[in-house]
Amino acid sequence: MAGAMASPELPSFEDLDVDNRRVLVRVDFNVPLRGQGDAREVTDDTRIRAALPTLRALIERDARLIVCSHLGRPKGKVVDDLSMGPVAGRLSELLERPIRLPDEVVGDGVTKLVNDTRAGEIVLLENLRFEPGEEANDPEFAKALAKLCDAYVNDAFGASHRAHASVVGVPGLVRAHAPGLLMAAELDALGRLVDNIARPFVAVVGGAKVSDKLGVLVALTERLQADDAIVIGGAMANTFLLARGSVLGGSRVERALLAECKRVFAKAAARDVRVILPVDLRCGAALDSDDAQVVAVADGVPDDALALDIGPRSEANFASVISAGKTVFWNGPMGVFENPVFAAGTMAVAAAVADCGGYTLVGGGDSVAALNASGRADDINHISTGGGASLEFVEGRELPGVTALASSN
Ligand SMILES: Nc1ncnc2c1ncn2[C@@H]1O[C@H](COP(=O)(O)OP(=O)(O)OP(=O)(O)O)[C@@H](O)[C@H]1O
Ligand SMILES: O=C(O)[C@H](O)COP(=O)(O)O
Repeated sequence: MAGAMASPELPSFEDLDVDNRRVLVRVDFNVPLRGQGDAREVTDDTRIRAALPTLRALIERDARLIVCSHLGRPKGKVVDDLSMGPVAGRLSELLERPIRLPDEVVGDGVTKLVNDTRAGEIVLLENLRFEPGEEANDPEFAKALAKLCDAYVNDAFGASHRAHASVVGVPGLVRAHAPGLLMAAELDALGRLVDNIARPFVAVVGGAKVSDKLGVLVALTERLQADDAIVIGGAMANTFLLARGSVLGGSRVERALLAECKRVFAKAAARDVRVILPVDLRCGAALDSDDAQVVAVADGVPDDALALDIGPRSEANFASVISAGKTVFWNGPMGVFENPVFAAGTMAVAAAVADCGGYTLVGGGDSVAALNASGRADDINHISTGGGASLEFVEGRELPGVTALASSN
């Protein structure tokens, strides 16, 4: 896309000296889970599989591996249901090796465990976001992580838009650092898309992280041209519909963002960019409702109901816009697809993206899980492990995690 940032020159993974050294690998294992307590399981392991080439290469090169990731948003506190236990289990199955999981992120026990780790052995740290210093990019927490290693590899493309301690703090402190193979592959694939964009460009956005992604959407709109389109579903659409004066009942909306939604409408109108919103919604009494009622947006959502998916007329409208796209980027499910009653809109969009003849890119933990569930993943040109990260990349923003690898080299 015109004006997009080029990726900076990065050090090489192959040149990094890892032989018998403690290598801290930041990955994005923020994967969808189901169940509670000991019954928790990973429902989509795409992000874990995507990091395997880097981990296997390091094992072959006799590195002593310390793997770390965030999982969900525990906000600096220990939340048992967000422990890395199920992730360690799945990683161990995939690598066919034992994984050691200490019960904390940093501390004396972790230091001892890491120092006792031999070449080819793997420690997975507890959820980085159990520590308040991670999201605050606290220098002391970054130092504690840096002390655990001799070299640092960032393979967490999906978290590279977060200026957090494990993403930007550690590479500033550990001289021997490099992007992992997944990070390099993502930057290459997305860079090529952004440099040679075929139009019309259709951005399909949904999901629940409205406040995170709305600013990016405003900026993205400024880069679009006449006949490009932004298609909006999921909880994201609720706030846009409210900004247009629709009645949303008990649906998830973010009133503080109404002005921002209006900016998207104004910028899009000024550039002849189409903003496509749902015209009908599937509603229920709760996220786990076992039946859905289709409501026309013009009639409004009843007070005791929540919009949990786009409706059938919206599916058809969205599919028709997507099918005309020469480049289609999709991030964020159209509804609460984890409940089969509210999965139809997301599945319809997955099929439309897969069937469109243009270049297709799908990103995001839940979006890729939904795409996998639809059985159409093989029909997509590039599946990115990054949701917010790929959206920011496509919008042309510099990703702090990538800049940190380049500048502190
Ligand atoms: N109408 C809705 N109301 C409530 N939740 C919704 C609605 N539509 C979608 N969701 C929820 O949004 C979540 C996914 O949104 P999210 O923005 O995290 O997407 P993602 O693909 O994982 O991207 P990222 O990788 O950036 O997190 C799903 O858990 C889904 O249930
Ligand atoms: O799922 C994602 O997009 C990444 O893991 C980042 O997660 P976050 O939005 O909670 O920072």
